[in-house]
Amino acid sequence: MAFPLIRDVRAYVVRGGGADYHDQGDGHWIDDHIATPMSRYPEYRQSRQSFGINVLGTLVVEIEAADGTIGFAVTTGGEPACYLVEKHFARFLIGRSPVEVEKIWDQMYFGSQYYGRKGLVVNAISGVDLALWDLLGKLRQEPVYHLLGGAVRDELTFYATGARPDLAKQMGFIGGKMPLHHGPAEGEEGLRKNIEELATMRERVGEDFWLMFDCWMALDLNYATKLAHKAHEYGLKWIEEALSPDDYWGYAELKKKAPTGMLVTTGEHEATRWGFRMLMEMECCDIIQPDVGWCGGVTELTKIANMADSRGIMVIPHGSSVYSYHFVITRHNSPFAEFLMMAPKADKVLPMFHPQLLGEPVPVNGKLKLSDKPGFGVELNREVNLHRPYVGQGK
Ligand SMILES: C[C@H](O)[C@H](O)[C@@H](O)[C@@H](O)C(=O)O
Ligand SMILES: [Mg+2]
Repeated sequence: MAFPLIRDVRAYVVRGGGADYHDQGDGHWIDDHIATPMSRYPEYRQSRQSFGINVLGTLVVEIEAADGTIGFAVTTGGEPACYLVEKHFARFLIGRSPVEVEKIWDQMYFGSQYYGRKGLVVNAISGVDLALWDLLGKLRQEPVYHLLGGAVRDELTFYATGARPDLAKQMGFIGGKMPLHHGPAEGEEGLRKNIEELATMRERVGEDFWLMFDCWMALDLNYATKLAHKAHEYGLKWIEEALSPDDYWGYAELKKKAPTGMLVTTGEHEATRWGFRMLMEMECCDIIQPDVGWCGGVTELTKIANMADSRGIMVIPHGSSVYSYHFVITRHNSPFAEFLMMAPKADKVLPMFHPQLLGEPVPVNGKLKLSDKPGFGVELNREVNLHRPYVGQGK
């Protein structure tokens, strides 16, 4: 089957809403005194926006084939990622067949390796890769999960990330992951407050509901070990991203020191097969949590997940809405998915990538059946302010 060649690649930046790394209004739970690596500076402790978590904005990539079919994807990276896509990566796509997913990924990664390998550059590569899969699905008139091997179960099951696991339980989720509010700089008092929050939640949700702590890279090994042991008493299911993503040695220690039965999870800020290989070979964690919009896209996530599968490590991708769902539904070692509660008070289910996506599916009663719509099954909302700062044509 011959496919129309790629004739254009466009990269836009959008401000506000989903995918824009927590560019939310005042008082949103996701920006309210969350422990971060910057919490050691009192002036950056109350809000993540104060140190610039939302500085980049959303990246939207569109890839257009010669017959006018457009694939698109949304991730983080904003204007700097637009530059990379338009001025560097577009040259590896224009005039090429959209079926060359593997070769295009390889050329984007190795063509930028001298300045890339992780972070923003791989966010941009991920955006292009996801847009390419969306285009392929639209050209073939099939959902991406068909192209990835087909569903291994009828529906997705979700846990919720947010400040109110008690409400998440009422909404039908299987567990609730709470943000940790106090880091090591807030001393014993902060540690006590963290444990009190967990104890209160445990009381509200009862014994069997999963409770987890998301530590967003804020801790050191000593604090994380203490927290894990104190939290064990309240049945904490997992301790997530306790340390810096570069501290593989710390994670390996934490995994050894964590109480029996408590899982150590990490990976949302890790990238590529090489980064995840390190996490796995160094026995850093029990669950890896790649974000498909940050780790290299679905092409790379497949490689990461195959490695994890052979080692019996679960892959529970971080957030990222439909881009994760189409992957999770195809994998036995991804038995459930994350849903990030974007309502300011975490009291209702809202689409994660609002307002950029139209038709974004959300869980009902903690479950979701994926539709058979082509690509990732969503449309780009053209009413949002799509700003195209660079027009590169791959040159
Ligand atoms: C709530 C957390 O601090 C992060 O904002 C969230 O993106 C994350 O780490 C997660 O696992 O969902
Ligand atoms: Mg996390």
